[in-house]
Amino acid sequence: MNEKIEKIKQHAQDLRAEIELHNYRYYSLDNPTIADAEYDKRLRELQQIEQDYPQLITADSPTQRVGAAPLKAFSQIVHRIPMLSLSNAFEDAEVAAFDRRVCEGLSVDSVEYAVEPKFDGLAVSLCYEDGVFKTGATRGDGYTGEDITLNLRTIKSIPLSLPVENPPSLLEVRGEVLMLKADFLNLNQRQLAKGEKEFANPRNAAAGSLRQLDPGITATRRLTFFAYGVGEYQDSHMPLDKHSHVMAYLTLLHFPVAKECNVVRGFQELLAYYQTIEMRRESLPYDIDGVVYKVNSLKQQVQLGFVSRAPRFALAHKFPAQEAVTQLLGIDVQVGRTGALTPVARLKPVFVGGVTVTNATLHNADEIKRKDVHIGDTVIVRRAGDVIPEIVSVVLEKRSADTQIFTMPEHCPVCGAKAVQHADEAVSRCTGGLFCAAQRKQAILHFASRRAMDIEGLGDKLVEQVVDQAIVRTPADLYKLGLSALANLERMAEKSASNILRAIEKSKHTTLSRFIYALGIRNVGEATAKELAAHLGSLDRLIEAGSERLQCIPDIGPVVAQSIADFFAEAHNREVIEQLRACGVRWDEHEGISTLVVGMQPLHGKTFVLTGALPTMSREEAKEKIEALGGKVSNSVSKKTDYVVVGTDPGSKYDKALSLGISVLDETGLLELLK
Ligand SMILES: NC(=O)c1ccc[n+]([C@@H]2O[C@H](COP(=O)([O-])OP(=O)(O)OC[C@H]3O[C@@H](n4cnc5c(N)ncnc54)[C@H](O)[C@@H]3O)[C@@H](O)[C@H]2O)c1
Ligand SMILES: [Zn+2]
Repeated sequence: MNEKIEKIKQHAQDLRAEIELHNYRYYSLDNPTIADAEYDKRLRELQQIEQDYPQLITADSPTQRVGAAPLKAFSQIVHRIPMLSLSNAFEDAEVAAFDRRVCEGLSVDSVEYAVEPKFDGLAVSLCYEDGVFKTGATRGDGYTGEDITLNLRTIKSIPLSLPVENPPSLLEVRGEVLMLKADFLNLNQRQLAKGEKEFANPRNAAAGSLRQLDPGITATRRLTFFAYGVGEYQDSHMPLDKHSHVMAYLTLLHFPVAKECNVVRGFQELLAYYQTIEMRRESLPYDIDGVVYKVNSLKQQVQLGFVSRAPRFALAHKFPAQEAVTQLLGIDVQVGRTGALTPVARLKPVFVGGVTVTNATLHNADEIKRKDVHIGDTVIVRRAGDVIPEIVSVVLEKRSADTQIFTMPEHCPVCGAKAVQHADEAVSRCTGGLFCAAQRKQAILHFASRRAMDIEGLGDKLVEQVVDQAIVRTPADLYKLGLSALANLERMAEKSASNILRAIEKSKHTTLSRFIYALGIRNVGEATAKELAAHLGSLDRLIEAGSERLQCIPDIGPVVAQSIADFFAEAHNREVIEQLRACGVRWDEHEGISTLVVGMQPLHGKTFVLTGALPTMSREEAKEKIEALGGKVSNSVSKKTDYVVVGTDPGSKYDKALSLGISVLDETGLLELLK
């Protein structure tokens, strides 16, 4: 043998050893350490070598058998008809070649196929004797499986007896045990709550739950079964012509069969089925990793027979791999519209799920810690459907000594403001809300919104344009806008531009609480802004207050107090506020209410109802004034109402007030009370 063959032989041996190790981890331990696609690549490489050099095939090669030997801990069950694997294809051309081989093998022009989803669970065999479920087993190495009868009995969708009068004397049903996506999410939530290990995917969860020595544990996990074929049988009712008829018969016996099963003819229809299922993949309640094509005629199946580890009459057409292994080159930090800092993995480009992936989300610092991700690590990347790719796990065995631990930056990478992580969330946030470029659009939209500065006409599209063209960088720039700059924008006529300028001008006169709310401080909503305005009375007192003083105000807890303090600690935020004041934004300030005398607020505990139009004040203004002094404004009159304020054209509330004998005020009376 020449040197080259020697080398190839050695390589094949190495591949075999590696594949066997992964088989053991995957099938016996339910704990794979490489992505399926990586595994498939190695197996295919070995198959290619053995095809090119048949003299190198060994009897014990993983290409010659399926799965892994059953675990000794279980009793064993011998499959009288072996449970084989399926040949697989990824490319359309491979499917065409399969169809061609089948037609040639049968000497026909076209073939009818039964087509089915390929469940991503684990294969089991269920034996019924005289209609009663007797034994159930895993596939094992295809010849001998593990006896998991008691575990299978806990699965509700597996009939324990067959619902027919003359049950077959022997029937071996084959199918897949899996965990529905929803049940998988539930299980992982429970595992997390108990502080136990989460499962990587529904397949691992199903395998780990089913192959338990204690069936009591299996019973607590929700598993589901789908039938896809029959092994041994002695049964006069069994249809003997087509696979699709066998499936219909199994449905009659109350075995779950996938609704997506169908019958098609020829190569083109196989591809069409593949595409339909691929499109519906995300919305199916269970995970699948492809579709299976089976020659429908049972007679033709027998004619075609088997190769070493798979039938010639069937093919698994797999979806592009959703997981791949690559290297984590670095971690960048991106800032979202709301200031959230998100670590993003920069990856060595890798082909996964049908596209080349170069980035994956890492969510937040806790997640990085939990997954123990270091920069430089070899990682498994997953991309399912249209979801953002994510890092599933680290291949720890491949970690080299020079990997680096990542730490979240203390400053926003976009604007340099301090980044803080509050106790109530996992993410860090930039505190430069008013000037951070990443948050500009969001900040300006919020500033202009109805309950904030109420600038009519300044919507999404417009903000998008003025920010993208750098006409507006901070809310203060809104007040510097000129007619020509606005009128030059897309879809903007001179008339609407001047309307907007008028709305901007009008917004200058506002209230303190609206202005505080408009700043977009994290955790400061409308109610909190009112509270702050009422108690502090001036913006400068708010800026200087500090976290401790703020916490003396009712309803202001440590988290809110801290985000307010963080916001004003940022000099750039204060600068923008100064510019706003310089542009003429103003409000009435007052002495505020000393928090120590809250109980002595003049209107504390008093409830008001407003009805009819007041001569000089809007209802909103009246409400703000009453609330500023500790009063409450309610919508309906009851015995608990203290005052009903009546304007012109009052409604039924006025009558009700009279009938309940509640004090009635007009605007002058109210102003008197507010003095
Ligand atoms: N990551 C790892 O370390 C590792 C190790 C071993 C195997 N694997 C993965 O396991 C798979 C290979 O396993 P395999 O040999 O069981 O082949 P397979 O899963 O590709 O195909 C055969 C199996 O398909 C299942 N199946 C689902 N729907 C079916 C249907 N409608 N009709 C018939 N069968 C259906 C059956 O359980 C059957 O045993 C590959 O995806 C491989 O990547 C991964
Ligand atoms: Zn920032």
